[in-house]
Amino acid sequence: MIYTVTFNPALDYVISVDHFQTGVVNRVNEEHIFVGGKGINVSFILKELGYSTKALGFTAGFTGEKVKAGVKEMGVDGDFIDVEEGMSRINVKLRSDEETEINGMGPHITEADLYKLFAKLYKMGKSDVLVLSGSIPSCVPNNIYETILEKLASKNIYAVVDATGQLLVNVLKYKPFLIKPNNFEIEDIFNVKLQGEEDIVKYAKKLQEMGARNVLVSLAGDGSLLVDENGETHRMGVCKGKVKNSVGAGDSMVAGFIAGYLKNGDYEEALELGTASGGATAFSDSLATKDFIYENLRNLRGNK
Ligand SMILES: Nc1ncnc2c1ncn2[C@@H]1O[C@H](COP(=O)(O)OP(=O)(O)O)[C@@H](O)[C@H]1O
Ligand SMILES: O=P(O)(O)OC[C@H]1O[C@](O)(COP(=O)(O)O)[C@@H](O)[C@@H]1O
Repeated sequence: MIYTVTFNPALDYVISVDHFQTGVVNRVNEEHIFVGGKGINVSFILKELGYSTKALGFTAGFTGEKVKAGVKEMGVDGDFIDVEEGMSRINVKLRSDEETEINGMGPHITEADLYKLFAKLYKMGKSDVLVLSGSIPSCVPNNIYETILEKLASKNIYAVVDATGQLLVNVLKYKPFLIKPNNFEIEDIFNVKLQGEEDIVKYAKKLQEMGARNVLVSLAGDGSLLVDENGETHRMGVCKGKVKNSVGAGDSMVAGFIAGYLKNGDYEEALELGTASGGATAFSDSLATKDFIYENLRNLRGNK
């Protein structure tokens, strides 16, 4: 079974404004609301690729009700813990001359709420996949992903972690199967400015030395780079297409990578399906559909 955990689900309010300016009234010319949050996005793409998942996490307030209803509509099996204080986030994704994101805070999660999550995770067994994805509300200790992996250490699961800063660094000692930082997140962790591909490989290998089995570095429109657990480096370009909305491209890449790997354990295949899934989402108004992912996969292979 594949479990995804989204500590802080969101309604993504994606708006377009011509030449956005601060300090004045701006009018929106296109708007959409999507149910989001990294783990939920991963669950949706895995479902499109034929893998059922359980989407765990925390919800609160009227936005939380909308998140749960939306997850159901997406055809994803959600099992969210309702918390009492606060509300699930609304994340604003502003499309204009530049892309700007304002991600909300999220509800107050208590220790008792966390124990409800642990109880669900204890059901995991050997070779199950656990995806810990996204930020956590500020009230949750930033070693929470580490705590979860520590509790599950004896279970021999595949852990996938897509998080930033200390939340990510803290889990490395539990040897997660996969981490997917982007180039900016690596710069942030090591407090460096990456100067090209050699540098990306260097810091991906450092993350491996710190414990990660496979390090997938996503580079948005420049593709991605994987340093796998066998010591091989794979460089992948991108699918060709017109970008519509890149929100969720990273989550789609994580999901595609997992699905590709689960097929027969081949890292090149995993990276191809990850790339096709990330690209297909970037070229869609919302998360990609199965048919479009496979169309992008065929094009990617055809262009090699
Ligand atoms: N503009 C784009 N054109 C084609 N593919 C893209 C584009 N943006 C993202 N992707 C695909 O999605 C993957 C993940 O995107 P990225 O933006 O790096 O993730 P994140 O949102 O996690 O930073 C990229 O490695 C690439 O394969
Ligand atoms: O949990 P975080 O890091 O605040 O990110 C949440 C946001 O990330 C997303 O999951 C999109 O992530 P990516 O663009 O990195 O794939 C949005 O749906 C959501 O608003």
